[in-house]
Amino acid sequence: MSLEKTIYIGAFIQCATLTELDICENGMIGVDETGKIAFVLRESRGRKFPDGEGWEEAKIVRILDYGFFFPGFIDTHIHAPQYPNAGLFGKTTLLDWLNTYTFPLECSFSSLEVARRIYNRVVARTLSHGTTTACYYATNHVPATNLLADICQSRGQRAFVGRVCMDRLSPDYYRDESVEAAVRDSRECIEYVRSIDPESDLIAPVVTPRFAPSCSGEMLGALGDLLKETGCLAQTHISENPRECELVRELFPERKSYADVYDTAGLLTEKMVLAHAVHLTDEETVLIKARDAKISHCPASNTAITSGRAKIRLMLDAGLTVGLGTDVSGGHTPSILAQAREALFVSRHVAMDHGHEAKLSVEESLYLATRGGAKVVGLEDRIGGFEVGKQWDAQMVGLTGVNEAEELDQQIGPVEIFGSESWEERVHKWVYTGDDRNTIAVWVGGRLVHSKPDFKP
Ligand SMILES: O=c1[nH]c(=O)c2nc[nH]c2[nH]1
Ligand SMILES: [Zn+2]
Repeated sequence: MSLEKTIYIGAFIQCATLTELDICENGMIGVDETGKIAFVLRESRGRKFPDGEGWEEAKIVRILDYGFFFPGFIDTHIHAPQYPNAGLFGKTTLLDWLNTYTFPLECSFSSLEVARRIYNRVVARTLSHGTTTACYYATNHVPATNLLADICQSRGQRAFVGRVCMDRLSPDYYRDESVEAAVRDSRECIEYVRSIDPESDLIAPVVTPRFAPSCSGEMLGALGDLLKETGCLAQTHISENPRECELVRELFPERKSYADVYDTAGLLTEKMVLAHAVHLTDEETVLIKARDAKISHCPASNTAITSGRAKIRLMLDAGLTVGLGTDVSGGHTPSILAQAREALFVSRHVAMDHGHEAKLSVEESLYLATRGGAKVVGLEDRIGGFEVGKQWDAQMVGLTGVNEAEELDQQIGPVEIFGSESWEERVHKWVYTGDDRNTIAVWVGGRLVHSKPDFKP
């Protein structure tokens, strides 16, 4: 698809490193017809556009007042079919939560009509929160999984779409018939996704064993082979909940650890996204680092279903690659901004027990939400920041017009919560107090994929 050459003018902010923001107050970014960043000027006032390449006629999109452009968020772990259950978990923990809420809902995706309605909703909703890339678990239904890929493509969200595999410890009504059937169906989804996007420009498949308790050793081994054969990304869960870890020890007594179960199956590779990793041992951390497998930190989910507090500082110090995941609907919100906030709070709870160095900074949590996530899904050369040659996957963040209390307006005029801060302070306030009302517009690969009704591009 050819796009209109566009120049984005105003403040842009991105993560320079894990601990530092790069704040450019008056910049200019040119995005070409293919949706790639063609030039970045760090001072736009009084500067001309690059000559001779038609930039004089390019469309201009300006940031107004206190807003800024920020890289799109990357949700490294989200269950698309569980979206209607967001907020439903009561006092359950993982294993009873799965049986009570999750399996019955996922099973209903045998209906394409259910899938169409919910998958359209989840893609639109995550885009509206600034998620430009999502790594989705679907269900074990081939038509519905393929439909999710179609919907991501037509709505313009960058996505990995995985058909879920499980051949045990799931209800009879929602389980793969056999390892052969699971591999056949997974292959069908991989081929379908590759047929609609042969270069994986936007959509790619992801091999998806649900987690070790619901996969036999044969299933894990067969999916390890499929991973090797196809070169896809892979995703699963690891060490989320103490009872689950115990179950893995019971089910795989011959294995040294939970991570070793995946390693033996050929699944613990640089392509693997491991969600949660709350209860890893030191030996597992070393093994995961040696294999260069990646971690999706899902703080809201870990709190909601009482899984535990992941030690992100230790993981970062050990050199693991970490991104953020909403884990809807273990997590209650489709917002990665909310996960950045939750990650900060969880790290403070860890700090209360283990010392203040455990605390993450706002800069670190935003790094996990963008560049960290890009590395987790293997797209760090294409997304996560505003370098020349990267895709324009971006959000326009607005900081005015979000009133603290609408009902006060009539009496004392708008009550703005942003106004006189430094740029760093604005970013901090956005992370701690912001939500989708601040997400004015969202682009993926240069295409406008979401905007507020009054946004005039
Ligand atoms: O948070 C989670 N959500 C799930 O759907 C799931 N399945 C296995 N383990 C899981 N953890
Ligand atoms: Zn999950």
